[in-house]
Amino acid sequence: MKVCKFGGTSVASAEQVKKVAAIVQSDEQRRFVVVSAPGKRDSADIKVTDLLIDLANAVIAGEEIEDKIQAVVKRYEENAQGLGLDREISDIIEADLRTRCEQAIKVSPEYVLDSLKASGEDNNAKMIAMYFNSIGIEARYVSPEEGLVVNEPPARTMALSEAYNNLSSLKDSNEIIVFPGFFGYTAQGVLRTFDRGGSDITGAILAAAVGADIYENFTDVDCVFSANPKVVNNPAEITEITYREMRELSYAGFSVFHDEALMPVFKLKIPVNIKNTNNPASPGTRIVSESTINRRPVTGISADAGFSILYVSKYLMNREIGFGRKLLQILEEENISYEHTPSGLDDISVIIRSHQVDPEKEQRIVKRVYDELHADDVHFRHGFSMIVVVGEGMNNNTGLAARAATAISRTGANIEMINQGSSEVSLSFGVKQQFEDAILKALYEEFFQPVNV
Ligand SMILES: Nc1ncnc2c1ncn2[C@@H]1O[C@H](COP(=O)(O)OP(=O)(O)O)[C@@H](O)[C@H]1O
Ligand SMILES: N[C@@H](CC(=O)OP(=O)(O)O)C(=O)O
Repeated sequence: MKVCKFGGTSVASAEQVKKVAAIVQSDEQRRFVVVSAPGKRDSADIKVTDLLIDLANAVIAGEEIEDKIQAVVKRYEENAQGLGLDREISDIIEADLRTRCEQAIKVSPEYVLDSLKASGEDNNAKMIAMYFNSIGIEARYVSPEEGLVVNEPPARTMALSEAYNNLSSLKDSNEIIVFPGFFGYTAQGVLRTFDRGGSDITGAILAAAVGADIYENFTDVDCVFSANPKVVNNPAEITEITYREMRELSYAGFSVFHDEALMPVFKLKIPVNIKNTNNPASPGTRIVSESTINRRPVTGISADAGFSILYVSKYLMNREIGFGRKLLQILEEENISYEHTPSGLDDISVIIRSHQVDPEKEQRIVKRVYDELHADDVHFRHGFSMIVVVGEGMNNNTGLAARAATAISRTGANIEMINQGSSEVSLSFGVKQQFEDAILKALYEEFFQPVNV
């Protein structure tokens, strides 16, 4: 039994949805289809999710929304027409959007965003189920309301354990289940969306709930590449990668698969297969618990921008019991999660995602650290990227850190932070954002195209 998730690019147009249907029809094990909202048809296009966010912001600001509603409806209308569906479906979608705009604003601005964002996948799943039935694939749309229970705000949106129990009965369905990605409902029945790219998470939850043999994640590339193909020319293909490696790489920039989507399948050791909707015959990349093939020490190199550093120094910090805890507690009270905490004897840096702070919050944190921890120097620095070198083979390979640092130095960039996780499956470097691409290329050359090999 296979659960298949089709990303935004795979359902962006009628032509793409027809490919999805052919993929489902070609293998009777493909019983579950999780879909995203229509994505980009070409590089200049706008994802439906982004059109919906734009619409939601206009609703919240009390601005004119007519053009924005029409922009969304047009995307579905074109797809419905190309799939030979009755025009009525786009009228239903338009009515649904108007209802969401009117009702959600009575609840809260956050709910307007959640409700409209979720409509992208919800309406698409309904339309795709309708199309499947029109061509003889017996299919049924299932709403996440039927069991995908997530936690209450302000906690991060995560599926609760009962979600798996609730959804497990779907495995007995005789029809193909078409399930919208990207959102669930709290126990109180309130809709909540996942992070961007979160339809991957829905697919993983469903795969775990029904005990799938494999979770197929269909996208627009043949496989996961060892570096972002938009930056590195023709990067090496990864045929097999472990959950741990993929987790590290998706954390920082491998946008092809959401890092949170590994958790549900990892626990049950359900393999993930990343495949291309435009080339389904290609074997793709398998994400597995244990690697079965011998590979080079480095499997992939990723890079992600948008990090800030909170720098704190205090003479004799190393002797002060509880200093680190108190510092992290201040961040916890400000609702900030941290990524790394490299430290010296008298100083510590806390690396965070920049979107979590604004100037006001920043000032408050700096003041609190001075007042409560009596630090000598406290300041934020912004505009950093994290570069992560990942490979299961790294822990018994000497000199890798030196090679990476030398390659980075060739770009003229200063390394602001180095962190090697205790599992030794990854090595992270904090660098100024403007060097990100050059460093990625330099590291790729170092580990994948060594001159003397
Ligand atoms: N290392 C990588 N390997 C493959 N694709 C990558 C990598 N890093 C970034 N990407 C990008 O991820 C994209 C696929 O993810 P996404 O845009 O979320 O697709 P989907 O619409 O299928 O969800 C690819 O088109 C590619 O540009
Ligand atoms: N549509 C949502 C969720 C998602 O997973 O999309 P995609 O499969 O296109 O990455 C987004 O754009 O974030």
